[in-house]
Amino acid sequence: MRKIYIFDTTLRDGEQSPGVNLNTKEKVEIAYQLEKLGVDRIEAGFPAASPGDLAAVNAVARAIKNSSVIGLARSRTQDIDAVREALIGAQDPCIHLFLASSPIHRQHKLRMSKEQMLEAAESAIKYAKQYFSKVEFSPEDAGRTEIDFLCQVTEMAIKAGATVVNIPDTVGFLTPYEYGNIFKTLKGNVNGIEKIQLSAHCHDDLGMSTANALAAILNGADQIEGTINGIGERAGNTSLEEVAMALETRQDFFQAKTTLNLSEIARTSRLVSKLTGMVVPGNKAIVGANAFAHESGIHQDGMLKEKTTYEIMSPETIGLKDSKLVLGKHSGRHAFREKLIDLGYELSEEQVNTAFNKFKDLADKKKEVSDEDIRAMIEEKLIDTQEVFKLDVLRVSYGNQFVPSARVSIHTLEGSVLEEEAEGNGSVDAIYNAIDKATKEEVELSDYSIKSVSHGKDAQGEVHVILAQNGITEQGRGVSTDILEASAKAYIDALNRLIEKRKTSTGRRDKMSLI
Ligand SMILES: CC(=O)SCCNC(=O)CCNC(=O)[C@H](O)C(C)(C)COP(=O)(O)OP(=O)(O)OC[C@H]1O[C@@H](n2cnc3c(N)ncnc32)[C@H](O)[C@@H]1OP(=O)(O)O
Ligand SMILES: CC(C)C(=O)C(=O)O
Ligand SMILES: [Mg+2]
Repeated sequence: MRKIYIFDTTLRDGEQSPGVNLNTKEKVEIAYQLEKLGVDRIEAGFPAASPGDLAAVNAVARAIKNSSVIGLARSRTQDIDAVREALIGAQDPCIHLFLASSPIHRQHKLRMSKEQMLEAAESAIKYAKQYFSKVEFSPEDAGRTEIDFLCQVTEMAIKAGATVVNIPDTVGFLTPYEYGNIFKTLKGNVNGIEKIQLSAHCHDDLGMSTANALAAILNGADQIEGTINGIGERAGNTSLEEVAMALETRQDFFQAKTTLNLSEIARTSRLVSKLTGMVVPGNKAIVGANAFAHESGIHQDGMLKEKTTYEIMSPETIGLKDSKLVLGKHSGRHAFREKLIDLGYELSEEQVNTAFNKFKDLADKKKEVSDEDIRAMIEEKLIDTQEVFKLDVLRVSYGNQFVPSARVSIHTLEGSVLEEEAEGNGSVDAIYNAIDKATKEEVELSDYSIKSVSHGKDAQGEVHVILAQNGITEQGRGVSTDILEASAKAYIDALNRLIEKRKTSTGRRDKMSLI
């Protein structure tokens, strides 16, 4: 199987992302992780950019033993000298020179003719070659360069001593078909092309950077340049984890592979995100939080029966523990039952169905239903109490300039409906006064506490109350996404328990069921 070399430029092109600035310590920490990941080449920075970057590249050069360390330079002697200084102490140093070759860049930016561009690049490569055995040359904006001139530039670079010629689609302009064809043309037309490695460097301006890199591989590229999480200038660079996993997953098609330690991908992604401050979108391929998460019932059912129904690669390959089945409003019974088993509940089919209906009601109110939500929902009815009273409707009126009032409608076991309205010192007090009026139970609220069951603004609130009546006390519990409803439910739950306790001499129940 053909090996594809991985050239990581997270610390150079990745650092060119607006807002990202890595200090020496951070660059070395990322470089160590890239070495663990097994990248062949690490472009550590642009030493001529600043004394700080020169020092950072030098620190990386001295720290890294198993990957080649590279510094970027314009085709100017002072930049090359800066890379020479920065790579002192490197085990396997390499310089990366560039000079734009496209008509737009030649005319407007460099103000050079084709001949001047060729001459400047040639003399820079020859100068660098005196100090480095490994020289990579990039005709910047190769993607928009006349193809015959690109062949000429590549041949010049090979003759001058370049060991790698990189073909950057600097502005992410090309389609995979066009980019692949450039490699095919260079392979077929440039003298000495077999002596060097051809490299692909793509940008994601049109969202085609990974597809372009793969097209280059299909047409003979030996090396792929890119960054972790696809960070980089503007829309970013090719995501190396995407290329690596595409080759791994579709070896049958590409007949090529990297030598990366794939199980380090997730860890590397997290570190780069943490130190650059660039958050990985949830739906990002391979490393996004949802890349191995399944929310809909039909998919979850398939996953439970056979993971390959909905996963083309396993999360373990990139160093994650497992796929996630996220419970939400699209989930079905199979996944819900599995979650109950995971959480340690053994329920009958009828109980699962009742719980599932409640879960769907909750899922309509919440984006994601957490384990804590499910526990709270199941355990809300842990003890099988006869529901003498059941809350039907609750309406609360509150304004900071007004006395709060509440209206409740309660169903009784006998089938009647009790409706009452009351005011109170606060909304909860008004609710409890209305319940007292409706049920005609005289109780004392001896404790009230509330806590959040899960996280986020839509978290469920769990209310605990203790009610006392003629020396008997009972507790009640209510859970809802609305804390006033949770308060009402907890109070009525405690009332039902009190009534049941009154009926028995011991006051103890021995019948337990989950819902
Ligand atoms: C596609 C890429 O990602 S290329 C890499 C981009 N990365 C960076 O630019 C980050 C680091 N850059 C820097 O810190 C600064 O731009 C420096 C230190 C390199 C240069 O700064 P300055 O000397 O102030 O020049 P400035 O950046 O304003 O302009 C760039 C100059 O380099 C020239 N230039 C651009 N590319 C090259 C090149 N590959 N080889 C030679 N000269 C070049 C430009 O034509 C311009 O020259 P001019 O001053 O004669 O007009
Ligand atoms: C320096 C070069 C290779 C570059 O980053 C680009 O052209 O995108
Ligand atoms: Mg680039």
